[in-house]
Amino acid sequence: MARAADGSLDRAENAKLIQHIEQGGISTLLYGGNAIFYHLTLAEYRAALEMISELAADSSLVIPAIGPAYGTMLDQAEILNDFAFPTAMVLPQRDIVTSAGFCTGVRNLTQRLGKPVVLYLKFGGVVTVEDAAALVNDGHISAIKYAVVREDYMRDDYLKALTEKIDPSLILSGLGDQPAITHMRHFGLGGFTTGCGCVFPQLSTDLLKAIQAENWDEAEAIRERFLPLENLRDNLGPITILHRATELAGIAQTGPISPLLSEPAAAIREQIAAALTQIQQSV
Ligand SMILES: N[C@@H](CC=O)C(=O)O
Repeated sequence: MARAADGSLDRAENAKLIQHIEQGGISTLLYGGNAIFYHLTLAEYRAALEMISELAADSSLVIPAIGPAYGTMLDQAEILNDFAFPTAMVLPQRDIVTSAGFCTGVRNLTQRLGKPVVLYLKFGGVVTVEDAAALVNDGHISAIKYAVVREDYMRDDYLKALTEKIDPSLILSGLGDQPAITHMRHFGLGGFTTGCGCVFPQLSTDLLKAIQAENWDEAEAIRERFLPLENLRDNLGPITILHRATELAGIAQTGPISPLLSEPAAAIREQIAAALTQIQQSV
């Protein structure tokens, strides 16, 4: 999400970013970690919801995040209820939660919202398979964003167990373009979310189409094109590198990065620019 030099949300620059993503064929806009929703004040939360609901195309599905702290969730739920978003995504938290307690929180939240939420599973086992399945079966979950990092995405017992208890089409690969092929091809997941799609939306759309058409060689070739930027994000911080890459690609002035994150050094910005050039030349 773009901010002006004074740190305020920048409507004009966010409009550019949204239009760029939508013109690349992406019709679901998820405002979570990459948008740095974690660190919004309550006043900013309302302003951000107003802004994204007004700027997104009518045909786009916009999903704002909520949380991760329970108190924050409840305060934000009151604001969210003034808007017509069909769902919200519960941001992940690994510490200070138990599986059963987290599920109680989700149940309380969906009761207040009167709608199901997207469950963002980022850490293996924090929510047990049984608890996740119970939330789904009881109608609290609209989708699951599955984003547990693995050395080898083919070997994932937690995901396998989830897909045995929950319709896999309800689960989306939530780690960008890299594990999307494996998650969709071998675990039957229903789609994928992408950070790099903010910069190269057409490439992500092409990847989704190639996977859906089972054109595996083409999908693999597209996945590899993302690597220069994804490798930087993996090594140096996915959110901050993406925030600056979006600006360096000329899409929108994304502005200062929110504390508690920080600006990549000048030498890193040069690497980001080089990665963008490499991807642009490969397309
Ligand atoms: N975390 C992933 C997917 C985002 O939705 C990424 O940043 O690519």
